[in-house]
Amino acid sequence: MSFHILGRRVVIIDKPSVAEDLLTRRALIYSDRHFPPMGGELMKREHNMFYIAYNDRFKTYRRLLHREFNPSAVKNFWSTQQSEARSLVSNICQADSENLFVCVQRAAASLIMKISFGYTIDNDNDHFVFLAESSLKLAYLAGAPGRWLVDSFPILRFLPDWFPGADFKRKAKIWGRKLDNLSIEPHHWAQKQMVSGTAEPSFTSRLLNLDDERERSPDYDDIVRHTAGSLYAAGVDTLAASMKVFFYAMTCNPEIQRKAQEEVDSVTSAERRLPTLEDRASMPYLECILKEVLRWAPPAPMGLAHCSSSDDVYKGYFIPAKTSVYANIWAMTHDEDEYPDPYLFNPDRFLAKEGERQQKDPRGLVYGFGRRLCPGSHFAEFYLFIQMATCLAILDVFKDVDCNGVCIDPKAEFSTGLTTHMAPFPCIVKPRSRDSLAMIQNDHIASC
Ligand code: HEM
Repeated sequence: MSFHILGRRVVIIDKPSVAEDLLTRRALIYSDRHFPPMGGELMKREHNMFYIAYNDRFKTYRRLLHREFNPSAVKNFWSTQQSEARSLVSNICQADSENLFVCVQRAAASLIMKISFGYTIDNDNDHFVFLAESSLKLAYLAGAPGRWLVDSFPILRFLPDWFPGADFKRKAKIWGRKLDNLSIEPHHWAQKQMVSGTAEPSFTSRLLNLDDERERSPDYDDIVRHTAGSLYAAGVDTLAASMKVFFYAMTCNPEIQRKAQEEVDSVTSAERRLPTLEDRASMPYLECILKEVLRWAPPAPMGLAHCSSSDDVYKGYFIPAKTSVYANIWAMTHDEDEYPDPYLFNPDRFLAKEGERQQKDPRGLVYGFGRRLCPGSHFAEFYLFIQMATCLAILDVFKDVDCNGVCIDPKAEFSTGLTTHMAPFPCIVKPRSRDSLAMIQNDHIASC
């Protein structure tokens, strides 16, 4: 599908094969990002991870991300991911069920702050979380499609700042500086910890200590700051969104929850211990739940638009330079031909059954395509896996009941935006038994 909107040509791809053809096989053409006048150019955000063009600086960003998040490097994060999963469950046990989503969101923020800067957040009103959330709000406001006339009529960006009606230019200048300052603070904090010898190992500290001449350009420090700064924006909402869907799916499907708990127990209960990431290979059903969570409600349903850097022709269609190309991930993961009964949450669809066609692993879709493919996918999966396993080991989730004792069927309602979040829904979350509560409490005491 192709159309013109706000002065831009937009192409939306619904088929994985077309996404592979354009975004992967022709990656040299389709790896830029759209750079809007307001949120990009006027705010001087050409170095931001989500706006940067496919250039040498971008390749350095990706090299650094790959160094930290490749399939074997992510094992360095396992112990942090495990202890954060246990903190999440411990926090859920202490909170009311209505605050389940607050705990889930905070757990994702806590982990990303720790791995990005070696920083431990305060449970309430954390300063760096506040800075990061303020940056996101400002960036969304500046980048909101259709909000700024200058995005539809880019010629307006040449108006002098003092010109009546040009207050967007003054705003852009102030906001651009503000966003820059917001990302400098945690970076400086991590540098200070390194100087004082108290830094916890993190993405920033490891890369600033890197002894690799190839990476040491004069603006290396700034490159590390931009790369680390992208992790919060890209990681927190996507991880939290998936965990919210997991809780919803467990609430609505008690038989799936029970089957998954049996699997987790079969691996851990003889040793009376909590799950670890080493257990992942022994929990194939939980792996199917992970795939189904990502398929049923992909956290970034339209991905992030790629932008073409030159004219192209595909199957007879002319695609001019500067076309925004979206992969409609949601349509791909709900394609009835590939996933029969696509709206049903059914992890069993991924179990190999004799005589039946194996359904495609949705992880080949939900992280995007080509050279802008999500660099955090392996990290994300270990995170989701250990959170789900630890929750299943310790907690039961049920439907809530109304004042007449009748079960409330929760509705699946989602926000719109780059990342879609499930709206809070009524449910009850409780420790499975006194033993399981004691296990998580003891673990918490031991880790303090
Ligand atoms: C379930 C979790 C996640 C999902 C579904 C997801 C999905 C995506 C998608 C669809 C894109 C756009 C890809 C494209 O343009 O084709 C993306 C980009 C990105 N993701 Fe993720 N993501 C997740 C978690 C994470 C995490 C945990 C991190 C970091 C720790 C991360 C870091 C990034 C970055 C830095 C980009 C921008 C890449 C670029 O522009 O080159 N993501 N992600």
